[in-house]
Amino acid sequence: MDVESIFPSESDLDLSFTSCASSTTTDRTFTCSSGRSSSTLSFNESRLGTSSSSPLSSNTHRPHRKNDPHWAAIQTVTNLSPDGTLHLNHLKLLSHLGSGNLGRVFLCRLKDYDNTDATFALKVIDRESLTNKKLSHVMMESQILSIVDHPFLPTLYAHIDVSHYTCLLIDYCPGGDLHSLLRKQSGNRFRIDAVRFFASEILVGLEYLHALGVVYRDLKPENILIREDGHVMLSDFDLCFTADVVPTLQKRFSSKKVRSSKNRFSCFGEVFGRRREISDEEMTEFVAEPTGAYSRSCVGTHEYLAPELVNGNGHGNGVDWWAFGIFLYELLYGRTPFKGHTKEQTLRNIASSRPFDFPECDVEEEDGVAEVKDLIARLLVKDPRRRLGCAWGASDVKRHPFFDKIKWALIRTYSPPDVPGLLKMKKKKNHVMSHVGSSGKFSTSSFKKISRWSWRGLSNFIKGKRV
Ligand SMILES: Nc1ncnc2c1ncn2[C@@H]1O[C@H](COP(=O)(O)OP(=O)(O)OP(=O)(O)O)[C@@H](O)[C@H]1O
Repeated sequence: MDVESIFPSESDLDLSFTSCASSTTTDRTFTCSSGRSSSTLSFNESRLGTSSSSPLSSNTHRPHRKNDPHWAAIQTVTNLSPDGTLHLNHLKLLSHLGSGNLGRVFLCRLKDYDNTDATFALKVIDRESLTNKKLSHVMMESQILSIVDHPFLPTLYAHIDVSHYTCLLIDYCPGGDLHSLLRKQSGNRFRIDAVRFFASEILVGLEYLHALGVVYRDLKPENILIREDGHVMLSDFDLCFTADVVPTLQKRFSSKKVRSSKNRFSCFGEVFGRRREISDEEMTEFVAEPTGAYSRSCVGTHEYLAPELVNGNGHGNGVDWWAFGIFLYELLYGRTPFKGHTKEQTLRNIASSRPFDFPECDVEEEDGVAEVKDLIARLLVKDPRRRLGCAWGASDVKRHPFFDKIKWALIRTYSPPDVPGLLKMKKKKNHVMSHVGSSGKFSTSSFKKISRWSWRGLSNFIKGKRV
Protein backbone atom coordinates (compact mmCIF):
# COMPACT_ATOMS: atom_id res chain seq x y z
CA MET A 1 0.00 0.00 0.00
CA ASP A 2 1.12 3.49 -0.75
CA VAL A 3 1.66 6.08 1.94
CA GLU A 4 -0.61 8.46 -0.01
CA SER A 5 -3.44 5.98 0.05
CA ILE A 6 -3.00 5.35 3.77
CA PHE A 7 -3.28 9.04 4.66
CA PRO A 8 -5.16 10.62 1.78
CA SER A 9 -6.76 13.52 3.61
CA GLU A 10 -3.86 14.99 5.51
CA SER A 11 -2.97 18.43 4.34
CA ASP A 12 -1.01 20.02 7.18
CA LEU A 13 2.47 18.87 7.79
CA ASP A 14 2.62 17.04 11.07
CA LEU A 15 6.24 16.32 11.53
CA SER A 16 6.01 15.12 15.09
CA PHE A 17 6.97 11.66 13.97
CA THR A 18 10.61 12.54 14.20
CA SER A 19 10.46 14.21 17.56
CA CYS A 20 11.97 12.17 20.34
CA ALA A 21 11.68 15.02 22.78
CA SER A 22 9.77 13.06 25.35
CA SER A 23 12.44 10.46 25.59
CA THR A 24 15.49 12.62 25.27
CA THR A 25 15.14 15.44 27.71
CA THR A 26 18.70 14.86 28.82
CA ASP A 27 21.53 13.27 27.00
CA ARG A 28 20.89 9.65 26.26
CA THR A 29 18.58 9.07 29.14
CA PHE A 30 16.12 7.16 26.99
CA THR A 31 15.61 3.58 27.92
CA CYS A 32 16.21 0.65 25.68
CA SER A 33 15.02 -2.86 26.37
CA SER A 34 18.13 -3.79 28.23
CA GLY A 35 18.10 -0.64 30.30
CA ARG A 36 21.62 0.00 29.08
CA SER A 37 21.59 3.28 27.31
CA SER A 38 24.67 4.85 25.86
CA SER A 39 25.67 7.89 27.84
CA THR A 40 27.37 11.15 27.32
CA LEU A 41 28.59 11.53 30.87
CA SER A 42 30.28 14.82 30.24
CA PHE A 43 31.16 16.58 27.11
CA ASN A 44 34.49 17.97 26.21
CA GLU A 45 34.76 16.80 22.65
CA SER A 46 37.57 18.31 20.70
CA ARG A 47 38.07 15.79 17.95
CA LEU A 48 34.85 15.89 16.04
CA GLY A 49 36.39 17.42 12.97
CA THR A 50 38.64 15.41 10.75
CA SER A 51 42.07 16.46 9.82
CA SER A 52 42.80 16.93 6.17
CA SER A 53 45.08 13.94 6.11
CA SER A 54 42.44 11.67 7.57
CA PRO A 55 40.93 9.17 5.16
CA LEU A 56 37.55 10.63 6.12
CA SER A 57 38.26 13.66 3.98
CA SER A 58 37.83 11.50 0.89
CA ASN A 59 34.35 11.50 -0.55
CA THR A 60 34.92 8.61 -2.88
CA HIS A 61 32.44 5.87 -2.22
CA ARG A 62 33.05 2.56 -3.89
CA PRO A 63 30.47 0.10 -2.71
CA HIS A 64 31.84 -3.42 -2.44
CA ARG A 65 28.33 -4.63 -3.13
CA LYS A 66 27.64 -2.35 -6.04
CA ASN A 67 26.19 -5.29 -7.98
CA ASP A 68 23.74 -6.31 -5.31
CA PRO A 69 19.98 -5.84 -5.83
CA HIS A 70 19.82 -2.85 -3.49
CA TRP A 71 22.22 -0.80 -5.53
CA ALA A 72 20.61 -1.98 -8.74
CA ALA A 73 17.20 -0.88 -7.43
CA ILE A 74 18.52 2.50 -6.33
CA GLN A 75 20.20 2.96 -9.66
CA THR A 76 17.04 2.11 -11.61
CA VAL A 77 15.05 4.65 -9.63
CA THR A 78 17.62 7.41 -9.79
CA ASN A 79 18.06 6.90 -13.52
CA LEU A 80 14.36 7.64 -13.91
CA SER A 81 14.48 10.62 -11.58
CA PRO A 82 14.52 13.94 -13.50
CA ASP A 83 17.57 15.22 -11.65
CA GLY A 84 19.23 11.84 -11.31
CA THR A 85 19.04 11.72 -7.53
CA LEU A 86 16.95 9.83 -5.01
CA HIS A 87 14.17 11.72 -3.21
CA LEU A 88 11.97 10.93 -0.25
CA ASN A 89 8.97 10.49 -2.51
CA HIS A 90 10.72 7.58 -4.19
CA LEU A 91 10.37 5.66 -0.95
CA LYS A 92 7.44 3.70 0.33
CA LEU A 93 7.27 3.28 4.09
CA LEU A 94 6.44 -0.16 5.38
CA SER A 95 6.78 0.08 9.13
CA HIS A 96 8.37 1.85 12.06
CA LEU A 97 11.39 -0.13 13.20
CA GLY A 98 12.39 1.76 16.28
CA SER A 99 13.43 5.03 17.84
CA GLY A 100 16.80 6.07 19.07
CA ASN A 101 18.37 9.02 20.72
CA LEU A 102 18.67 10.97 17.50
CA GLY A 103 15.65 10.02 15.44
CA ARG A 104 13.39 7.29 14.20
CA VAL A 105 14.02 4.40 11.89
CA PHE A 106 11.54 3.15 9.30
CA LEU A 107 11.48 0.10 7.10
CA CYS A 108 10.92 1.15 3.52
CA ARG A 109 11.31 0.10 -0.05
CA LEU A 110 11.49 1.87 -3.35
CA LYS A 111 8.15 2.82 -4.84
CA ASP A 112 7.38 1.43 -8.27
CA TYR A 113 10.03 -1.15 -7.78
CA ASP A 114 8.54 -4.54 -7.10
CA ASN A 115 11.66 -6.30 -6.07
CA THR A 116 10.59 -7.13 -2.52
CA ASP A 117 14.14 -8.02 -1.56
CA ALA A 118 15.21 -4.45 -1.90
CA THR A 119 14.14 -3.16 1.48
CA PHE A 120 15.99 -0.47 3.38
CA ALA A 121 16.08 1.21 6.75
CA LEU A 122 15.47 4.95 6.69
CA LYS A 123 16.78 6.84 9.70
CA VAL A 124 14.97 10.17 9.95
CA ILE A 125 16.46 12.84 12.17
CA ASP A 126 14.76 16.13 12.93
CA ARG A 127 17.74 18.42 13.31
CA GLU A 128 15.58 21.20 14.77
CA SER A 129 14.70 19.11 17.79
CA LEU A 130 18.31 18.40 18.68
CA THR A 131 20.81 20.21 20.84
CA ASN A 132 24.13 21.25 19.33
CA LYS A 133 25.80 18.33 21.00
CA LYS A 134 23.41 15.88 19.41
CA LEU A 135 23.75 17.66 16.10
CA SER A 136 27.45 16.97 16.26
CA HIS A 137 26.60 13.31 16.86
CA VAL A 138 24.37 13.31 13.78
CA MET A 139 27.18 14.83 11.76
CA MET A 140 29.57 12.23 13.05
CA GLU A 141 27.20 9.39 12.23
CA SER A 142 26.54 10.57 8.69
CA GLN A 143 30.21 11.29 8.17
CA ILE A 144 31.21 7.79 9.20
CA LEU A 145 28.39 6.21 7.18
CA SER A 146 29.44 8.15 4.11
CA ILE A 147 32.92 6.67 4.09
CA VAL A 148 32.54 3.09 5.25
CA ASP A 149 32.27 0.28 2.75
CA HIS A 150 32.47 -3.04 4.50
CA PRO A 151 30.34 -6.20 4.70
CA PHE A 152 29.83 -5.86 8.45
CA LEU A 153 29.06 -2.16 8.43
CA PRO A 154 26.02 -0.39 6.98
CA THR A 155 25.99 0.79 3.41
CA LEU A 156 24.69 4.31 3.06
CA TYR A 157 22.54 4.26 -0.09
CA ALA A 158 21.40 7.83 0.16
CA HIS A 159 21.71 10.84 2.41
CA ILE A 160 18.72 13.10 1.88
CA ASP A 161 18.57 16.50 3.57
CA VAL A 162 15.16 18.07 3.34
CA SER A 163 14.30 21.18 5.28
CA HIS A 164 15.43 20.43 8.83
CA TYR A 165 15.36 16.67 8.32
CA THR A 166 18.28 14.44 7.67
CA CYS A 167 17.36 11.06 6.24
CA LEU A 168 19.85 8.25 5.97
CA LEU A 169 18.99 5.26 3.83
CA ILE A 170 20.91 2.20 4.96
CA ASP A 171 20.71 -1.60 4.95
CA TYR A 172 17.73 -3.09 6.70
CA CYS A 173 18.55 -5.82 9.22
CA PRO A 174 15.51 -8.05 9.79
CA GLY A 175 17.13 -10.08 12.53
CA GLY A 176 16.93 -7.41 15.23
CA ASP A 177 19.93 -6.86 17.46
CA LEU A 178 22.39 -9.23 19.06
CA HIS A 179 21.27 -8.33 22.55
CA SER A 180 17.74 -9.54 21.81
CA LEU A 181 19.16 -12.67 20.22
CA LEU A 182 21.33 -13.31 23.28
CA ARG A 183 18.25 -13.07 25.48
CA LYS A 184 16.61 -15.84 23.45
CA GLN A 185 19.39 -18.32 24.26
CA SER A 186 19.29 -20.75 27.11
CA GLY A 187 21.14 -19.18 30.03
CA ASN A 188 21.24 -15.94 28.02
CA ARG A 189 24.55 -17.04 26.58
CA PHE A 190 25.91 -18.31 23.30
CA ARG A 191 27.87 -21.48 22.78
CA ILE A 192 31.56 -21.01 22.09
CA ASP A 193 31.23 -21.46 18.32
CA ALA A 194 28.57 -18.75 18.17
CA VAL A 195 30.71 -16.47 20.34
CA ARG A 196 33.60 -17.04 17.96
CA PHE A 197 31.45 -16.33 14.90
CA PHE A 198 30.01 -13.04 16.15
CA ALA A 199 33.27 -11.92 17.73
CA SER A 200 35.24 -12.59 14.52
CA GLU A 201 32.88 -10.50 12.42
CA ILE A 202 32.90 -7.64 14.89
CA LEU A 203 36.67 -7.86 15.11
CA VAL A 204 37.13 -7.32 11.38
CA GLY A 205 34.56 -4.52 11.48
CA LEU A 206 36.54 -2.82 14.25
CA GLU A 207 39.77 -3.44 12.40
CA TYR A 208 38.36 -1.65 9.37
CA LEU A 209 37.09 1.30 11.42
CA HIS A 210 40.43 1.66 13.19
CA ALA A 211 42.27 1.54 9.88
CA LEU A 212 40.16 4.55 8.87
CA GLY A 213 41.12 6.28 12.11
CA VAL A 214 37.67 5.82 13.64
CA VAL A 215 37.43 4.88 17.32
CA TYR A 216 33.94 3.42 17.76
CA ARG A 217 33.36 3.85 21.53
CA ASP A 218 29.94 2.20 21.73
CA LEU A 219 30.47 -1.49 21.18
CA LYS A 220 27.69 -3.53 22.81
CA PRO A 221 25.30 -6.25 21.60
CA GLU A 222 22.47 -3.71 21.22
CA ASN A 223 24.43 -1.95 18.51
CA ILE A 224 25.01 -5.09 16.50
CA LEU A 225 22.18 -5.80 14.10
CA ILE A 226 21.60 -9.10 12.33
CA ARG A 227 21.28 -9.10 8.57
CA GLU A 228 18.93 -11.38 6.71
CA ASP A 229 21.76 -13.82 6.00
CA GLY A 230 22.63 -14.07 9.71
CA HIS A 231 25.82 -12.01 9.43
CA VAL A 232 26.23 -8.93 11.54
CA MET A 233 26.10 -5.21 10.95
CA LEU A 234 27.67 -2.83 13.41
CA SER A 235 25.44 0.25 13.77
CA ASP A 236 25.30 3.59 15.60
CA PHE A 237 28.31 5.71 14.87
CA ASP A 238 27.24 8.83 16.68
CA LEU A 239 29.71 8.41 19.54
CA CYS A 240 32.73 7.75 17.34
CA PHE A 241 35.69 10.04 17.22
CA THR A 242 38.32 10.23 14.54
CA ALA A 243 42.06 10.50 14.50
CA ASP A 244 44.92 10.29 12.08
CA VAL A 245 46.23 6.87 11.37
CA VAL A 246 49.48 6.10 9.65
CA PRO A 247 49.57 2.56 8.27
CA THR A 248 53.00 1.02 8.74
CA LEU A 249 54.84 -2.20 8.14
CA GLN A 250 56.34 -3.17 11.44
CA LYS A 251 58.91 -5.82 12.22
CA ARG A 252 58.64 -7.67 15.42
CA PHE A 253 59.41 -10.89 17.16
CA SER A 254 56.41 -12.98 17.68
CA SER A 255 56.03 -16.01 19.84
CA LYS A 256 55.27 -18.93 17.61
CA LYS A 257 52.46 -21.15 18.78
CA VAL A 258 53.40 -24.69 19.68
CA ARG A 259 50.68 -27.25 20.03
CA SER A 260 50.84 -30.48 21.89
CA SER A 261 48.53 -33.35 21.12
CA LYS A 262 46.41 -32.60 24.17
CA ASN A 263 46.51 -28.87 24.74
CA ARG A 264 46.91 -25.69 22.84
CA PHE A 265 49.09 -23.02 24.31
CA SER A 266 48.72 -19.31 24.18
CA CYS A 267 51.37 -17.48 22.22
CA PHE A 268 51.53 -15.01 25.09
CA GLY A 269 52.36 -17.32 27.95
CA GLU A 270 50.65 -19.79 30.16
CA VAL A 271 46.98 -20.34 29.70
CA PHE A 272 45.41 -20.89 33.05
CA GLY A 273 48.22 -22.88 34.55
CA ARG A 274 49.27 -24.78 31.47
CA ARG A 275 52.89 -25.04 30.48
CA ARG A 276 54.20 -22.50 28.03
CA GLU A 277 56.03 -23.58 24.89
CA ILE A 278 57.14 -20.85 22.57
CA SER A 279 59.80 -20.05 20.07
CA ASP A 280 60.43 -16.61 18.63
CA GLU A 281 60.20 -15.78 14.96
CA GLU A 282 60.68 -12.45 13.25
CA MET A 283 57.75 -11.20 11.24
CA THR A 284 56.73 -8.10 9.33
CA GLU A 285 53.20 -6.99 9.90
CA PHE A 286 50.85 -4.40 8.45
CA VAL A 287 49.52 -2.21 11.22
CA ALA A 288 46.87 0.48 10.74
CA GLU A 289 45.79 1.41 14.22
CA PRO A 290 45.02 4.92 15.51
CA THR A 291 47.48 4.63 18.38
CA GLY A 292 47.66 8.42 18.72
CA ALA A 293 43.91 8.87 19.00
CA TYR A 294 42.99 10.98 22.00
CA SER A 295 39.71 12.23 23.40
CA ARG A 296 38.58 13.41 26.80
CA SER A 297 34.83 13.14 26.40
CA CYS A 298 33.30 10.42 28.48
CA VAL A 299 30.81 8.67 26.24
CA GLY A 300 29.63 5.10 25.92
CA THR A 301 27.57 2.61 27.86
CA HIS A 302 28.36 2.21 31.56
CA GLU A 303 29.04 -1.51 31.60
CA TYR A 304 31.31 -1.20 28.57
CA LEU A 305 33.35 1.85 29.62
CA ALA A 306 37.09 1.33 29.86
CA PRO A 307 38.83 2.37 33.09
CA GLU A 308 40.68 5.23 31.41
CA LEU A 309 37.32 6.55 30.19
CA VAL A 310 35.83 6.31 33.66
CA ASN A 311 38.84 8.06 35.17
CA GLY A 312 38.39 10.88 32.67
CA ASN A 313 42.07 11.35 32.00
CA GLY A 314 41.74 10.97 28.27
CA HIS A 315 41.50 7.85 26.18
CA GLY A 316 42.28 6.50 22.74
CA ASN A 317 41.86 3.41 20.57
CA GLY A 318 42.19 1.14 23.63
CA VAL A 319 38.59 1.77 24.69
CA ASP A 320 37.40 -0.36 21.77
CA TRP A 321 39.66 -3.25 22.72
CA TRP A 322 38.45 -3.09 26.30
CA ALA A 323 34.85 -3.05 25.06
CA PHE A 324 35.64 -6.02 22.83
CA GLY A 325 36.72 -7.94 25.96
CA ILE A 326 33.47 -7.02 27.76
CA PHE A 327 31.55 -8.02 24.64
CA LEU A 328 33.17 -11.48 24.54
CA TYR A 329 32.47 -11.91 28.23
CA GLU A 330 28.81 -10.98 27.84
CA LEU A 331 28.28 -13.31 24.89
CA LEU A 332 29.88 -16.11 26.88
CA TYR A 333 28.25 -15.58 30.28
CA GLY A 334 25.15 -13.51 29.53
CA ARG A 335 26.26 -10.66 31.76
CA THR A 336 29.07 -8.13 31.89
CA PRO A 337 31.95 -8.54 34.37
CA PHE A 338 31.80 -5.22 36.24
CA LYS A 339 28.07 -4.72 36.53
CA GLY A 340 27.01 -3.38 39.92
CA HIS A 341 23.60 -2.70 41.46
CA THR A 342 23.73 0.86 40.24
CA LYS A 343 25.50 2.62 37.41
CA GLU A 344 27.78 4.33 39.94
CA GLN A 345 28.72 0.97 41.43
CA THR A 346 29.46 -0.35 37.93
CA LEU A 347 31.79 2.59 37.32
CA ARG A 348 33.47 2.05 40.69
CA ASN A 349 34.00 -1.63 39.87
CA ILE A 350 35.58 -0.71 36.56
CA ALA A 351 37.88 1.88 38.10
CA SER A 352 38.93 -0.26 41.06
CA SER A 353 42.12 -2.25 40.89
CA ARG A 354 40.30 -5.43 41.85
CA PRO A 355 40.39 -8.04 39.07
CA PHE A 356 37.20 -9.41 37.60
CA ASP A 357 36.34 -13.07 37.83
CA PHE A 358 34.81 -15.69 35.58
CA PRO A 359 31.68 -17.36 36.91
CA GLU A 360 31.72 -21.09 37.31
CA CYS A 361 29.12 -22.66 35.07
CA ASP A 362 28.68 -25.24 32.32
CA VAL A 363 30.61 -23.01 29.90
CA GLU A 364 33.69 -24.70 31.37
CA GLU A 365 32.96 -27.94 29.60
CA GLU A 366 33.05 -26.49 26.10
CA ASP A 367 36.06 -26.78 23.86
CA GLY A 368 37.83 -23.45 23.49
CA VAL A 369 36.79 -21.98 26.81
CA ALA A 370 40.35 -21.70 28.13
CA GLU A 371 41.34 -19.77 25.01
CA VAL A 372 38.43 -17.34 25.14
CA LYS A 373 39.03 -16.70 28.83
CA ASP A 374 42.66 -16.03 28.10
CA LEU A 375 41.69 -13.60 25.36
CA ILE A 376 39.22 -11.80 27.63
CA ALA A 377 41.86 -11.54 30.34
CA ARG A 378 44.29 -9.94 27.89
CA LEU A 379 41.72 -7.46 26.65
CA LEU A 380 40.41 -6.48 30.09
CA VAL A 381 43.77 -5.19 31.26
CA LYS A 382 43.16 -1.93 33.08
CA ASP A 383 46.34 -0.26 31.86
CA PRO A 384 45.73 0.46 28.16
CA ARG A 385 49.46 0.33 27.45
CA ARG A 386 49.44 -3.34 28.33
CA ARG A 387 46.09 -4.19 26.81
CA LEU A 388 45.98 -6.51 23.82
CA GLY A 389 45.20 -4.63 20.61
CA CYS A 390 46.22 -1.18 21.78
CA ALA A 391 49.65 -1.15 20.16
CA TRP A 392 49.23 -3.45 17.19
CA GLY A 393 45.53 -3.30 16.58
CA ALA A 394 43.33 -6.13 15.44
CA SER A 395 46.19 -8.23 14.07
CA ASP A 396 47.27 -9.04 17.64
CA VAL A 397 43.76 -10.04 18.57
CA LYS A 398 43.22 -12.09 15.42
CA ARG A 399 46.35 -14.08 16.14
CA HIS A 400 45.07 -15.20 19.51
CA PRO A 401 44.50 -18.99 19.75
CA PHE A 402 40.78 -18.46 20.30
CA PHE A 403 40.59 -17.50 16.63
CA ASP A 404 42.84 -20.32 15.37
CA LYS A 405 39.93 -21.88 13.49
CA ILE A 406 39.11 -18.70 11.64
CA LYS A 407 40.38 -18.21 8.12
CA TRP A 408 40.05 -14.47 8.05
CA ALA A 409 39.94 -14.12 4.29
CA LEU A 410 36.92 -16.42 4.14
CA ILE A 411 35.01 -14.95 7.00
CA ARG A 412 32.12 -13.69 4.87
CA THR A 413 31.50 -17.18 3.58
CA TYR A 414 31.07 -18.78 7.01
CA SER A 415 27.62 -20.02 7.86
CA PRO A 416 26.04 -18.34 10.85
CA PRO A 417 25.76 -20.57 13.92
CA ASP A 418 22.62 -22.57 14.44
CA VAL A 419 21.28 -20.72 17.45
CA PRO A 420 17.63 -20.27 18.46
CA GLY A 421 16.09 -17.21 16.87
CA LEU A 422 18.65 -16.81 14.12
CA LEU A 423 18.01 -19.40 11.44
CA LYS A 424 14.28 -19.38 11.99
CA MET A 425 14.34 -15.72 11.15
CA LYS A 426 15.89 -16.51 7.79
CA LYS A 427 12.92 -18.67 6.85
CA LYS A 428 10.30 -16.03 7.46
CA LYS A 429 9.00 -14.33 4.40
CA ASN A 430 7.66 -11.19 5.92
CA HIS A 431 10.49 -9.10 7.29
CA VAL A 432 8.16 -6.68 8.97
CA MET A 433 6.77 -9.45 11.15
CA SER A 434 10.14 -10.86 11.98
CA HIS A 435 11.70 -7.63 13.12
CA VAL A 436 12.18 -7.27 16.82
CA GLY A 437 14.27 -4.25 17.73
CA SER A 438 16.01 -3.71 21.01
CA SER A 439 12.94 -1.88 22.22
CA GLY A 440 11.04 -5.15 21.78
CA LYS A 441 7.84 -3.10 21.76
CA PHE A 442 6.31 -3.99 18.47
CA SER A 443 4.00 -6.91 18.48
CA THR A 444 2.38 -7.35 15.09
CA SER A 445 -1.09 -6.74 16.49
CA SER A 446 -0.31 -3.31 17.91
CA PHE A 447 2.00 -2.51 15.08
CA LYS A 448 -0.45 -0.98 12.63
CA LYS A 449 -2.01 1.47 15.06
CA ILE A 450 1.28 2.74 16.39
CA SER A 451 2.98 3.06 13.07
CA ARG A 452 -0.05 4.61 11.37
CA TRP A 453 0.02 7.40 13.91
CA SER A 454 3.72 7.89 13.76
CA TRP A 455 4.00 7.80 9.98
CA ARG A 456 1.52 10.54 9.44
CA GLY A 457 4.08 13.28 9.41
CA LEU A 458 6.41 11.47 7.13
CA SER A 459 3.71 10.47 4.69
CA ASN A 460 2.53 14.06 4.45
CA PHE A 461 6.02 15.18 4.11
CA ILE A 462 6.75 12.79 1.31
CA LYS A 463 3.45 13.62 -0.34
CA GLY A 464 3.71 17.35 -0.10
CA LYS A 465 7.30 18.06 -0.88
CA ARG A 466 9.20 16.99 -3.86
CA VAL A 467 12.68 18.10 -3.27
N1 LIG B 1 19.31 -0.84 9.76
C1 LIG B 1 18.37 -1.22 10.61
N2 LIG B 1 17.65 -2.32 10.37
C2 LIG B 1 16.69 -2.70 11.25
N3 LIG B 1 16.40 -2.04 12.37
C3 LIG B 1 17.07 -0.94 12.66
C4 LIG B 1 18.10 -0.46 11.80
N4 LIG B 1 18.63 0.64 12.33
C5 LIG B 1 17.96 0.84 13.47
N5 LIG B 1 17.03 -0.09 13.67
C6 LIG B 1 16.11 -0.20 14.79
O1 LIG B 1 15.73 1.10 15.16
C7 LIG B 1 16.07 1.35 16.51
C8 LIG B 1 16.59 2.77 16.61
O2 LIG B 1 17.80 2.83 15.91
P1 LIG B 1 18.81 4.01 16.13
O3 LIG B 1 20.08 3.64 15.47
O4 LIG B 1 18.22 5.31 15.76
O5 LIG B 1 18.82 4.10 17.63
P2 LIG B 1 19.69 3.45 18.74
O6 LIG B 1 20.13 2.09 18.32
O7 LIG B 1 18.94 3.53 20.00
O8 LIG B 1 20.90 4.39 18.69
P3 LIG B 1 21.30 5.71 19.38
O9 LIG B 1 22.31 5.24 20.34
O10 LIG B 1 21.86 6.53 18.27
O11 LIG B 1 20.11 6.32 19.99
C9 LIG B 1 17.13 0.31 16.86
O12 LIG B 1 17.07 -0.02 18.21
C10 LIG B 1 16.76 -0.86 15.97
O13 LIG B 1 15.81 -1.66 16.63
